[in-house]
Amino acid sequence: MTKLSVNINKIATLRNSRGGDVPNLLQVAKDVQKFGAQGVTIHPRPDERHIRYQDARDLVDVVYTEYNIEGNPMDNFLNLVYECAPTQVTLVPDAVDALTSNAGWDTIKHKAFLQEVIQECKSRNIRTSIFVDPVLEMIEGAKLVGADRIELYTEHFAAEYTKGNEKAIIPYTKAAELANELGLGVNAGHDLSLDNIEFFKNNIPNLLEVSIGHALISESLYLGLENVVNMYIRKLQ
Ligand SMILES: CC(=O)[C@@H](O)[C@H](O)COP(=O)(O)O
Ligand SMILES: NCC(=O)COP(=O)(O)O
Repeated sequence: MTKLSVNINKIATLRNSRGGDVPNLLQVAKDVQKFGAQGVTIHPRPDERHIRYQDARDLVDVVYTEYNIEGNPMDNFLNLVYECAPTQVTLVPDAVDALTSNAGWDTIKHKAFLQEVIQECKSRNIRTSIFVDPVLEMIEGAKLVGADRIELYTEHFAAEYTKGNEKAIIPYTKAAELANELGLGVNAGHDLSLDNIEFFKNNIPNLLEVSIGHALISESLYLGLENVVNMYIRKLQ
């Protein structure tokens, strides 16, 4: 079984568009877990355009499944992670002004930095995952820096699958096989959807967790949040 972690960034985007508290982020976090999601993911960005740092703190008492905080390990972000002590931190190398995450780590170039951050997170019992493209050298690098898991950056797969190119899965399968051999857990995320999730899951050995936000919230506009969470869970069995 692969765990579904619902990324609630888009709920915060909607809330912030009117400056009030509708929809209520904490209520949505409670509800997705009640509907069956096995985790909640947030990705606070430096400009707090969706998730605010205070949201991350408020969620600590609300998330009773796996709490996953994603972001670029700059000082402010790391201090927030240490304060919240989530189940997992996913390190993502996105630029301050990035529209969304757009690349995985170069785990070789940033080896020393990643090693230091991961060691500190581990000493606080926070599981570490590194966002990577499906490139074998980067997976080996993730092992060398001491990460517990990798998160495969799935945007390219999703875009190609939409065009009918099923072969785009091959590097992801190979990356997951190598991660399994090295003893690294495998997560995945970015642009996963009801259309592509089953094919992705079926081709990735030992896929432990997917974090899904943009498509899941969009699909919920038509199908309802409870229904959509359950549709994903069925496809991830
Ligand atoms: C790390 C990742 O894959 C991203 O999908 C991210 O968590 C989404 O962030 P935004 O909601 O800011 O696009
Ligand atoms: N780590 C990926 C994530 O949390 C959600 O990405 P997306 O589904 O919003 O593209």
